[in-house]
Amino acid sequence: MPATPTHVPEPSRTDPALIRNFCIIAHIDHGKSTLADRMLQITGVVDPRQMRAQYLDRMDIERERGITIKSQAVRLPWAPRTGAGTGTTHILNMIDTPGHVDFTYEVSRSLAACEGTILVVDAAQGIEAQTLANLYLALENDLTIIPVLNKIDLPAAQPEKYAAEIAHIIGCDPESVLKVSAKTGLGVEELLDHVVENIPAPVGVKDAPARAMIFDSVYDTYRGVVTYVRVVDGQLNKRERIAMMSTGATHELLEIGVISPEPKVSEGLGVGEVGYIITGVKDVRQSKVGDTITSMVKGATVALGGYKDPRPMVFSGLYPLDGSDYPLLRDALDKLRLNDAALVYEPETSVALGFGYRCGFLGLLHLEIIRERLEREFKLDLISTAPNVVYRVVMEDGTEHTVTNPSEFPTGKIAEVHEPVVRGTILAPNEFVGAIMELCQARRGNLQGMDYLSEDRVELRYTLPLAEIVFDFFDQLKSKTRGYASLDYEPIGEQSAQLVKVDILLHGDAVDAFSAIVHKDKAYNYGVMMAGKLQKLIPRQQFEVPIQAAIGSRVIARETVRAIRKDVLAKCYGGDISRKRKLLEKQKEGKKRMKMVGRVEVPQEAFIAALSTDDEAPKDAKK
Ligand SMILES: Nc1nc2c(ncn2[C@@H]2O[C@H](COP(=O)(O)OP(=O)(O)OP(=O)(O)O)[C@@H](O)[C@H]2O)c(=O)[nH]1
Repeated sequence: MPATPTHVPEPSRTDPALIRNFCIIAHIDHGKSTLADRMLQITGVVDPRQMRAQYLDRMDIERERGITIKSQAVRLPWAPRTGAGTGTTHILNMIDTPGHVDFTYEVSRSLAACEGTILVVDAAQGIEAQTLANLYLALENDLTIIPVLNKIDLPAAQPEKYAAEIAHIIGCDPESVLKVSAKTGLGVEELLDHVVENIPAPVGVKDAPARAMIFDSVYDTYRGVVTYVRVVDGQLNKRERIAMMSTGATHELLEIGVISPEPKVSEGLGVGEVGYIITGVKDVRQSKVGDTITSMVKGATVALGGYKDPRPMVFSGLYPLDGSDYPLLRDALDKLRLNDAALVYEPETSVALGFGYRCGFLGLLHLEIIRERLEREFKLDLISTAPNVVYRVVMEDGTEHTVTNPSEFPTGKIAEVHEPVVRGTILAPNEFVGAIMELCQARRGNLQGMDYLSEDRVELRYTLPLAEIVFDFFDQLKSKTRGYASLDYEPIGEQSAQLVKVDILLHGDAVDAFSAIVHKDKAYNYGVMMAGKLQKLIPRQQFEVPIQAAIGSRVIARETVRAIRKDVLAKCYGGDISRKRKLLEKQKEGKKRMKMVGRVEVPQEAFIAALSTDDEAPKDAKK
């Protein structure tokens, strides 16, 4: 292992020619974080005794799930052992990026801060859907790409086969694909040499007014918002006043520095440097990812481009199981939002579920993570309604409605309903093509093209309605392909479709939590399924309860819960009054957890069971 370089220049005075900014992109689990760990160790910035796996993943949930959610940037000194820069300490700014589709937004920000990227591919699995998606993003950003096969220590590794696959896709020589093991460290030093040799140094104008791009913003309980920036031109200095170019808001720079891999305060940041700033703002929205920072005095006038606002794609209602937790839920969401510019929410009430919040997420994983954090970090028990996408409804009189919740679906004369569409890329072994096509067909997909990556692996491109994939598409895809298929999707716009709102009525009253916007051809199935589920779950009442599924006033399915008088005293013949009283008390307790829908009493468990997405028959919630 090389000795730690003796002299590491101060970030405000580093010669840009000695800086290399790069990121690591890969499909999920192909080993980015492990490779980052190895680089921290080999460059000597982490003491071997303090090394732990996934060093840069700081959130508990990241470490437990083994996934990266927030990007991280770390400064590594490296003196290459070969090539033109041999022996000179260079500064490598490495940005570890998340790999899941929901966080493509974070990846695109990180890419904009780099000149090059390491494209990591698992040598036992080959190229997967997100490898391609990330590669295309990197190509769009004109980045120099260093292809690397990882996990060559695995017995199942097939480096030759997959080197050919990579070479075919990016148009390089298979021999030039580096082969490493992030786990053992094999080949990682050569990779670092390669980074210095092949990734261009940043170019920027040293004497120009400062311009720095924000590529990440993180809320820290003790220090407020920590903003990660890449300086493009000029210099940011300690204690100067800076301005956010999108809003004009100004702040004092309280602290500036680099991460290596713990924060290190510096005098400032010069051209090409990557580091962090702290200004005392309390909310990541005041320090928006993609915004340009400049000096307040003699600042730049033209902002850096390439900024994409995160837009929620999936909405779902979150309700506390215990209604008295509602204020806790509000506080918890307020706290999470400080750190997550993509999370939106507003209060909502439901007949079935009480008070809750309608929340918008980037995708299903984002939803799951927020939900899990609310339950774990804030000890909340939650129920979430079926996720739905954003529809645009155009009425015959020309007015438009944006619908993020089936209950907002307008009732008048509707001319057209538009739904979001995505371009989906699916990679899988040949043998599953039939099964995948069948699934996509059933989800209203349109085949756009098909390519063979190698003789036994194929790439299928589909346009699909987002609503059809947010639910359980990925699970279905995995089960139909024995886990071999990978999926990536990106929004490409909207299409008009024959969508209707199906209401579920209990004794003539609609139950808001079960209304859904579905395609006309699937409305009947949805209606029958929900009415059937509820019929099993709703306890008998003293009168007959019809359960109907309806589109507007047209009933499309019906089930009936027969009448019964539930007399808890029926079995208590004569005698003991205290026993009777006990039974009546018990019945009263049970009623507290009942919700009234019109005249019908429904146990909350019934709603929860009916909202669960398992295909299996719902558990009987009758008491
Ligand atoms: N055998 C072997 N296993 C590896 C190697 N590199 C990574 N792994 C394992 O592969 C799994 C995934 O590695 P990560 O580094 O977490 O993958 P990642 O790409 O960062 O995943 P995300 O952060 O979720 O996108 C872990 O169990 C690692 O231990 C390697 O070179 N050899």
